[in-house]
Amino acid sequence: MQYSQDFKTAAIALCNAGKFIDSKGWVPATSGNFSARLPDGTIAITTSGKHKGHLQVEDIMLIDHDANSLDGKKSSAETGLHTTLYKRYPTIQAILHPHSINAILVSKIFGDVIVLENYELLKAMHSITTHETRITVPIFANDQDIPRLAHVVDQYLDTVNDCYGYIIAGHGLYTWGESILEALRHLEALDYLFDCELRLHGVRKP
Ligand SMILES: CSCCC(=O)C(=O)COP(=O)(O)O
Ligand SMILES: [Zn+2]
Repeated sequence: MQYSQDFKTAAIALCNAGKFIDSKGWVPATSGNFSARLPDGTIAITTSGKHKGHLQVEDIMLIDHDANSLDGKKSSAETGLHTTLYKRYPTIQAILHPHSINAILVSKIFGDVIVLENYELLKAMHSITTHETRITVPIFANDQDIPRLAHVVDQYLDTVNDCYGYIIAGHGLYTWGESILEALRHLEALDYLFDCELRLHGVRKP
């Protein structure tokens, strides 16, 4: 398979994102998956079962927008969650899925959503310009049936305007952005804000 320069650039950026995310402890064992949409609409995505902190360019593969492998490699078990988001949001170019402890804890103590409001760091989210903002991060039940889970997420997203990420209960966070860097910014900000809420609710020492 002859990969394009766009693919190679995205693959290196995803490997570097993995190193950073792993340095935060957000992708233990072989958890998590990452992707980036290329200018031609194909998607660079992590192959299944690799440690996402130790990714090599060979661990990134190419799929089409319907999740078909274009290079014979086996994509993430959760590829359908990525392709569903790319179809919904034409402007997003990257999706990150870590298994961060704070996302897991949030799903254990909050109900169907966690609401984040009046935090300066909300301005790290795309197009938010003031702390006087309220964002809702939905929490979905985990499901081993990824097409069914993707459908549940998609139905929810039909009902809201702005969404920056969602939590799968006991599993992890999905967040996205208009670039890998923006998705990383969203991930770091959401994790920080989850941490604030967990401390407020006595889960962590302030
Ligand atoms: C060992 S974690 C279980 C699978 C998972 O939730 C995940 O994020 C990693 O799966 P992948 O197929 O993308 O490696
Ligand atoms: Zn996962």
